[in-house]
Amino acid sequence: MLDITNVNKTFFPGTVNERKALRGIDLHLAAGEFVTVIGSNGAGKSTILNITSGKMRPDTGTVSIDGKDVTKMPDHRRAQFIGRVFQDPMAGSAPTMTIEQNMSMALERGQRRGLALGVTKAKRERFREELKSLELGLEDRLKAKVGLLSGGQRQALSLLMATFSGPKILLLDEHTAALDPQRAALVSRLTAETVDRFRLTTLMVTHNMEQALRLGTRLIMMHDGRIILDLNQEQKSKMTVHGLLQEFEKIKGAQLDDRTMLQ
Ligand SMILES: Nc1ncnc2c1ncn2[C@@H]1O[C@H](COP(=O)(O)OP(=O)(O)OP(=O)(O)O)[C@@H](O)[C@H]1O
Repeated sequence: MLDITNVNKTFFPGTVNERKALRGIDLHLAAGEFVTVIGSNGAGKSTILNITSGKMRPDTGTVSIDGKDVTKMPDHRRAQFIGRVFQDPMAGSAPTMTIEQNMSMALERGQRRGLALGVTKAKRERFREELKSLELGLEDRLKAKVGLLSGGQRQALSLLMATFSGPKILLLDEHTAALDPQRAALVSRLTAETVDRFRLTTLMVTHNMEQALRLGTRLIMMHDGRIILDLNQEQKSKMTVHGLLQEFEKIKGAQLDDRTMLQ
């Protein structure tokens, strides 16, 4: 369903600042697969999401969605198949606009018909129903400015709005990291429900290993631009946080040994 094939990405090539962000990444997700992505800082996790969404182009390799090569398709056109939620609760919604205006805009996303701020009665009913599923009481606050909501409420709203264009793929970039534990748990629960409800093929980056083990159907670990561990559902269900740390040390250690041998 989502096929990332032999993708390489280097920033500032040939300069002292050269950074190899992705090194020959092959990642294939079946429809409905929910992959959690963990790894060290600078491992390339966000770059994979950026290349999938079309925000960045790979230097080599391809991205295909449902068998269609989208490598050169710009992000605004890919937005019709891809929903994305960022770490910053402020990033996914416009604070000075109301909840219903934000939702209306999200509904038009990917359709290139310009901003549609007009909210019809039918739309408002739909928004109310959708908001009820969040169980945050937002269905009674359609005309409240989004800037007045808490971070958790905004992330829940962003998650809901990310599904409005009927995407096939959901990209989550540490979307619970800026929330307190209680709100992070709420948004985690809503994430699992949303992925199930819309059968979304999902990539979720997180620094929380416990969350990465609990959510999703598969787990990948990245380091230095490579996927160094890929666990299926069964392997993931038997894995622990301690086990993940041990795997990381083992693989990292092996890489360092390789390098030592080359010197
Ligand atoms: N737009 C950019 N310009 C230059 N370098 C970049 C850019 N985006 C990422 N990089 C570099 O590419 C490498 C991978 O970055 P990326 O953000 O994908 O890592 P990450 O695994 O998401 O890290 P973190 O967990 O710290 O967010 C890093 O060395 C980073 O500095």
